[in-house]
Amino acid sequence: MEPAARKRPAKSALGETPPRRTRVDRDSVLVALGELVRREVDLDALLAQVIDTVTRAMDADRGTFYLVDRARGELFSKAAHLPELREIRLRVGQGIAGHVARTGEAINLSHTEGDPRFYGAIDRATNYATRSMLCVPVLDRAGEILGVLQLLNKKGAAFDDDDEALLRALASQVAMLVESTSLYGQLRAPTGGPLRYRFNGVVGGGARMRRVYDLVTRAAGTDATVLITGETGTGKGLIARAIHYNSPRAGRPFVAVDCASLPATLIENELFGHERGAYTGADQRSVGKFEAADGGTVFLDELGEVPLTLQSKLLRVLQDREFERVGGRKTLKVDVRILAATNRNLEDMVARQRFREDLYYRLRVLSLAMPPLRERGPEDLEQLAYHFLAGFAQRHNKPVVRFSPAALARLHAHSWPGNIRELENCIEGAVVLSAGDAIEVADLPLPADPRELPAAGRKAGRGGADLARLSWNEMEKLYIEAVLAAHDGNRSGAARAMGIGRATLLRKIKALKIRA
Ligand SMILES: Nc1ncnc2c1ncn2[C@@H]1O[C@H](COP(=O)(O)OP(=O)(O)OP(=O)(O)O)[C@@H](O)[C@H]1O
Repeated sequence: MEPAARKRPAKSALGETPPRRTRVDRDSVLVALGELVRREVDLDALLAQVIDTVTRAMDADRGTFYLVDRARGELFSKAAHLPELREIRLRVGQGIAGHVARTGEAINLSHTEGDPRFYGAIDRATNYATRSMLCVPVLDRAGEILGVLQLLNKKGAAFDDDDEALLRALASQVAMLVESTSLYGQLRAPTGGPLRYRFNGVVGGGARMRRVYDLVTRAAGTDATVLITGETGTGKGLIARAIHYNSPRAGRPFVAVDCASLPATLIENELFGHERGAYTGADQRSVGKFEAADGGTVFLDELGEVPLTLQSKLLRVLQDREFERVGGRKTLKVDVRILAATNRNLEDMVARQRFREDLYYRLRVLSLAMPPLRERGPEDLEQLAYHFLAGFAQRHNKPVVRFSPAALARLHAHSWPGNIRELENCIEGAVVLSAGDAIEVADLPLPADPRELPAAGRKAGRGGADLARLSWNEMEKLYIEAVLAAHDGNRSGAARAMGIGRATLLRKIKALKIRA
């Protein structure tokens, strides 16, 4: 059954076993998935990419991810590589995938022909010939069957044990992905309900962010222009994508234009396109972003940077969805939704006549203010820090899984002027430097700021690494002071964040003579 070519590689002349192909694939596929999860905010798009990556990496011809809909006792295809049917539905127990969904056991068939569990109707409906099949369950943390990953027709051979092990590893990645989204809750809800992703990829459940999610949900249902404000790195771009992917335009393009990165003339070109011969060197007609986004959403990032001359043209697009290409006479009309973001105070710019008042009012039909990281509370900070830690540890292949208490305290004490982007970069730097399973203070590439850790500033001089010169008691005192400060002096909250009881914290406060 197994062709000779699929035998394990022989030992090399040096007596070492050369690395097996699947081992290499396995790591690279896992890393690729980690990357995707970090980038994508739309669960459907993400799952489609994941299935594509997995199917190709495993040399299969087709791949499908089924979810189990408990309320109905059915499986339905959620994402597929080269799908022939928009959706496949099976009863739990029906066909190989249905069987896996019922038993939770993987099935690897070199020939589906003649297997009584095989359900031929789908092949007949799609005019496809399934030969080999590998099907593994996707289990959640509690060990419940969430779905099934299925690969068909391995190129040139049958699936082997290594393939099965890899697919199982991938299944647990997919499970984590689904579990981190609201889709999971809906799947588990007894009534089923519409399965729609909401805020996948946006981390943080604190009160400030809940208000943002609420606004995003309301904005997504409309075609209204939204102005997203907030300091740099607060997630304005991410939220713009969340609005688009939750809106009826989700299946159409999302086109982002960074107005700060281009000079005025080029932004105009970028947005509206140009006719052939519009200027020297314009030897081809080019289509602008507004045209490219027809039916979808245009996201104007850093809109505060757009010069006044261009602002009047944007106003026209906002009012009438009309414009001309650079060097063109023909008026074009597009159907786009417009989202804009800025870290400038536009009201102030209006007062100083740097920004058109009429454009400002058109833009802020709905406005959404992203909170700075330092105002999002300690839980959000930790959630984000751990989110980035997990992603970067996987990307850089590091065994690091946690922060030392002192490192966590240092994160809490920092004021994060660059917000989430600064945190993301900081954690990546720390992961790269880390040596064991924990990020230490010395790994954190944060500037020493005497105001942030007053005692450390005085005692340890400059740099996190110098903290190593402190005694254990001094270190513990610094840590407790920082966590208390991050919780505005709330002892119960601080104790919870430190993972100790309130009574223990009170005892330490007394023993270490902490002013609290
Ligand atoms: N809530 C969040 N959860 C996870 N990642 C986040 C979150 N918010 C922001 N990020 C990440 O932080 C980085 C900065 O986010 P983004 O680019 O959306 O910020 P921005 O406010 O648009 O920044 P700028 O104003 O500088 O363009 C991105 O890598 C983004 O993925």
